[in-house]
Amino acid sequence: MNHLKKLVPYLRNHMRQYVIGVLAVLVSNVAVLVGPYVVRLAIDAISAAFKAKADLPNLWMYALAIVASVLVSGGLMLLVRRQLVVASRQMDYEIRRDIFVNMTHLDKSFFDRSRTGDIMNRLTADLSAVREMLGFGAFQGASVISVFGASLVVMFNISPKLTWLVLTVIPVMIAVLAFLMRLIARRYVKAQEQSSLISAKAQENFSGVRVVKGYAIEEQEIKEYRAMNDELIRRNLKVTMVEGPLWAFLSMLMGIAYVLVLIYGGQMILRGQLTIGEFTQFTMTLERFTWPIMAAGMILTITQRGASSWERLLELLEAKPDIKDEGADQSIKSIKGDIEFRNVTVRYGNRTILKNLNLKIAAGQTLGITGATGSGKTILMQLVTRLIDATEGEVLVDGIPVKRIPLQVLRSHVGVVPQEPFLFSETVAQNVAFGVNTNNYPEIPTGVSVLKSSAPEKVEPVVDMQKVRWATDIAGLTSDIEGFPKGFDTEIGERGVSLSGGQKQRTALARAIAREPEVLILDDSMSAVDTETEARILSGLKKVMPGRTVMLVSHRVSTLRHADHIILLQHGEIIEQGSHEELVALRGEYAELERLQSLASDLENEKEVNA
Ligand SMILES: Nc1ncnc2c1ncn2[C@@H]1O[C@H](COP(=O)(O)OP(=O)(O)OP(=O)(O)O)[C@@H](O)[C@H]1O
Repeated sequence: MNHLKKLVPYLRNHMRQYVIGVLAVLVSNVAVLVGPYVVRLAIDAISAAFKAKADLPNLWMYALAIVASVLVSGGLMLLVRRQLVVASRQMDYEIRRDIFVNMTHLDKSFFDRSRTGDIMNRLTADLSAVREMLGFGAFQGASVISVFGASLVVMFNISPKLTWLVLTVIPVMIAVLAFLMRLIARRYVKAQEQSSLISAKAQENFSGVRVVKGYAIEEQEIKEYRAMNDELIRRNLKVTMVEGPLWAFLSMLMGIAYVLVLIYGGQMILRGQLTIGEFTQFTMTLERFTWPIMAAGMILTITQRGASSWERLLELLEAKPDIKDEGADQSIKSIKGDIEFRNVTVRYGNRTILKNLNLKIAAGQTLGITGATGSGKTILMQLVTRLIDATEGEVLVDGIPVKRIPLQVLRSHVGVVPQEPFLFSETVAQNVAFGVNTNNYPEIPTGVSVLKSSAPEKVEPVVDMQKVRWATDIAGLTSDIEGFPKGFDTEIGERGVSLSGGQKQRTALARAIAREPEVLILDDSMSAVDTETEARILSGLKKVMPGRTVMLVSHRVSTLRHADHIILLQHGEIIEQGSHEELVALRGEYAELERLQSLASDLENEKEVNA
C-alpha cells in the first residue's frame, strides 16, 4: 500500500474539489435520513389522532418536508459528481501526461525489454481502474462512511438495543470481506497480466500482418489468440467466482439482521417500548445502513483494482533511463564531427560484442564499416549517439567524451538512418521534415494540475518545403514522390505501407539529410536500393555535405569504395582496415568479398547480355 502514497501529489492538486465533494456527500446523506424521520413523525401523528379520535393532521407539510430533503440530497449529489468525477478525469490526464513524458526520456534498453501491447494496456485498462478508484471509488467511499455513521447515530437514538442486535452480524461480514478481498486482488492482477499479453499479441499481429499473411499462419495465430482469450476468461471467472458468493453471503447476513429486527422490534412495539413511527423510521434507516456494508465490498474491490493497477503504472512512471545526461557540460552547443573510439569494449551479460576497439575518424571523412552479420556494426554506431554506453573505454566526439556532451546536442547533430526505417502515418513531406525545427515546441509541464497549467499552444508543424525538396533530391526520391497521387502531400499509411522498401529507405535518408547533421550514420540503410541509384546518392551526398562525417555500414563493396577509410569487423574486432585499394591489395577477407561480389556482378551482366 506504500505505493498509494505516490498518488498524493496528484490528489493535492485537486484538494479543493475533494473537500467540496466530500462535504456535499456528507450533507446529502444526512438530508436523505430526514425522509424516514418525517415519515416517523407523520405515522406517530396519525396514530395519535386515530387513538384520540381527533382530526387527521395536515399531511401536506410532511410530504413537502420529504420532497425538500430529496431535492437537497439530489442537488448535492450532482455537485459531488461535478467535483469528484471531474477531478478524477483531470488526474487521469495528468498521470497519462506524466507517464508519456517520462517514457519519451527512457532509452532503447527499456523498449527492448517491453512489449508495446503491454504498455498500451497499462495506459488504457490500468489507468481506467485508477481513475475509477479516484473518482467513483472516492465518491462511494465518502458516501459509505457518511451513510454508515449517520444511520448508526439515528438508529442508536431510536433504540440502542435494536441497533446492537443489527451490529452482531457486522464482525462476521468484516471477516469474510477481508479474507475474500485479498483473494480477489490476487486473482485480479493475474487477469490483468493476461489481458496485457492479449493486447501485445494483437498489436504484434497487426504490425506484423505482412509476415503473418506471407507465412499463411493466420489460422495458427487465431488459435493462439483464442487460447489466450480462453485463459483470460478463466482468470476473470476466477475473480467472479469469489465476487458472486461474496455478495450472496453479505445479502444473506443482512437478511438475517432484518428478521431479527422484525421479531424483536415487533415485540418492543407490543410492550410499548417503541412507537410504530419509530419502528418504521428504524427499518427505513436500516435499509440505508445496509447499503454501506454491501457497498463496502464493491469499494474495496474498486480500491484493490485501482491500487494494483497503480502499481503497474508506477513501473512506467518511475522507470529511469540507464543513459543519463548528468555530468554533461551544458556550455557545449554544437559538435564538429571528429569521432574517436578509445579501447572500447561492449558486453551484454557475459557476451563480448565489441573488444577493445580503437578507431579515429576525422571530421569530414567517410568511414566504411563492413563485417558479417552480428559482428557489432550497429552497436558501434549506437555508441556515437549514446543509444548504448561502452562497458569499458571511451567514445569521444571532438576529443570530448560523449558523456560530457548534452544528449540533446549530441543527438541533434548526428543524423541516423537505421537498418529498418520507421515512417509515421503522416504525409511524405512531414516525414522528411520530422526532425527539422523541433525547437519551437513548448516543453510540456509535468507534475502540475491541468487546471493550473494553461493548455500548450498549438504549434503547427512548419514544413520547410525548400529544404524537404533539397533533401529528397539528394536521396534520389523526388521523381518517385512526384509520381504519387498527391506528391509531397501523399499520406503514408502506418509504417509506410504504401511505399516500396527502397522508397522507405530513401525517405528515411532524406529525413536525416534534411537536418543537415554534422555526422551522418547510414546503417546498411540502402540495402533495398539498387547499386546504381545508391552510387548516385552517395556521390550527391559528398557534394552537398563537405566537412561532414559519414559512417557508412554496408555489405556491398560497391558502396564501401566511396569511403575514405574502411574497417572490417569480425566478432567485435577490427581485422582489416585501410582504403579500398589498400584492402584489395592486402588479399585478405575484404579482397575475397570484392572478388565474390564482382564475380556475381559479372555473371549478372552476362545474363542480361544473353537475354
Ligand atoms: N540488447 C542486446 N542484448 C544482447 N545482445 C545484443 C543486444 N543488441 C545486440 N546484441 C548482440 O550484439 C551483436 C552485434 O549486433 P549488431 O546489431 O551490432 O550486429 P551487426 O553487425 O549490425 O549485424 P547485421 O549486419 O546483421 O545488422 C549481435 O550478436 C547481437 O545479437
